Amino acid sequence: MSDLATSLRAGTQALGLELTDAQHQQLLDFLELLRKWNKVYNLTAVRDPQEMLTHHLLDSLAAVAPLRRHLSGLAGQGAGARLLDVGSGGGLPGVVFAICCPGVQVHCVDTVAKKAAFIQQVAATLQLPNLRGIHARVESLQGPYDVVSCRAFASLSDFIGGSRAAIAVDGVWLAMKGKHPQEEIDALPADVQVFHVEQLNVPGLQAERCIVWLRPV
Ligand SMILES: C[S@@+](CC[C@H](N)C(=O)[O-])C[C@H]1O[C@@H](n2cnc3c(N)ncnc32)[C@H](O)[C@@H]1O
Repeated sequence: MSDLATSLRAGTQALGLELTDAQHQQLLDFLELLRKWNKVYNLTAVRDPQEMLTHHLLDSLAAVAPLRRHLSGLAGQGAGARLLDVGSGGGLPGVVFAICCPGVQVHCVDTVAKKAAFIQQVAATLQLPNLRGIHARVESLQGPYDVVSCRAFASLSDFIGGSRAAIAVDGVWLAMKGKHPQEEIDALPADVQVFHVEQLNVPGLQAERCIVWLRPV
């Protein structure tokens, strides 16, 4: 097993994530595509594969168990649920969600055409029928999406404001953040409720991470 494969296995085990061998392989293949196409598509400033594994893959994988828990509370265990990943860039966390939650339809939206094209290429190469790249501004999307996620996108207010029209009435926002963003939470409009701020531990990353869960009210 390669060093990357070993590190990935150790990471998913530390996160307590149940993933098949095929899903582990898809995650490694995604990492390889990110590395290979990074120069062409300008997808991430992180270049070293081990660093990509920790900072991007494991960081995104840390949100999978919380997402699965949320989906399990939906009708039909969330089968057929629709998720929009806003400002997905190279597919983080959208591609990781599509690999780990094959029953969920994942749309990754980005304003940069080549980034959306990269997601389409990942969907074809990794044979992920539940993954789609959309070239658009999030503000132009209608939805309805059951979950709207983002990572390293914008302030909570801008994220919520931009994706308002896309979220289902009973949908939730899943915002991946670093430190508990109290100032951003304080700046939110009254028609949004933060119902949980969930701390995350990313294996191999000594940094604060959390998910801010929100819903329209
Ligand atoms: C800092 S990158 C984050 C990429 C990825 N989520 C990650 O964690 O690596 C932010 C992305 O948001 C995209 N973006 C900015 N404004 C947007 C908008 N209004 N609608 C959709 N995408 C947008 C940018 O093109 C960029 O790819």
